[in-house]
Amino acid sequence: MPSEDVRELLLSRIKDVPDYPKPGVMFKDITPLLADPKAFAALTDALVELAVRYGATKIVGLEARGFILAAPVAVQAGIGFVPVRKAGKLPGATLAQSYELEYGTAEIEVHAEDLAAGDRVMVIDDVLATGGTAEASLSLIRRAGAEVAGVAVLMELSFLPGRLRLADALGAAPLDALIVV
Ligand SMILES: O=P(O)(O)OC[C@H]1O[C@H](OP(=O)(O)OP(=O)(O)O)[C@H](O)[C@@H]1O
Ligand SMILES: Nc1ncnc2[nH]cnc12
Repeated sequence: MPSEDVRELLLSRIKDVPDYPKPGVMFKDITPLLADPKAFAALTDALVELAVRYGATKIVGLEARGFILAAPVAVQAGIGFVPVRKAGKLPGATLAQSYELEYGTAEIEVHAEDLAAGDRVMVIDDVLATGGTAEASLSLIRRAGAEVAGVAVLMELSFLPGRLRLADALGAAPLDALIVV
């Protein structure tokens, strides 16, 4: 896990935006972190360290902010990147998984041929909130026949039950949050 100094650097580059995208939500804006090359590199290094610890052979990034974080990790770790996209964006044969949001439902997809038995998959996203998106991604990975090596997020919102919601789907796989608020 990153040092206290690195965690403080990362936290200092995440901006709280009240009442976005709707009243009552405190939005965690990571764009200042992405704009700071030292912070972005430190974040990438911390996630690569986890990828090595997990023994990951594939990196899954969750659209859209997860893509930004996951892609440099895949390159630096020297393993493949697989996008999990919101429904309707992938041209090939897909596996789809719908999931509950706070209000209503959503659906994500992965190209079926991108994951297979023998793959150990690390999931990367920026924020773990209710856990719905991450939970659905774990279903896709397992349905593709691959193994979940671990889930890593930049920030876990501990006032929401994401970790609890993910517990069953994780099984023995770890969930690591670089920052918990
Ligand atoms: O734990 P959950 O309640 O599922 O929420 C977390 C998800 O919500 C955000 O994505 P969003 O769907 O807003 O999409 P974006 O990355 O395209 O902005 C965030 O990037 C996570 O993927
Ligand atoms: N509060 C929040 N900030 C940023 N991304 C989120 N995704 C879900 N909840 C979020």
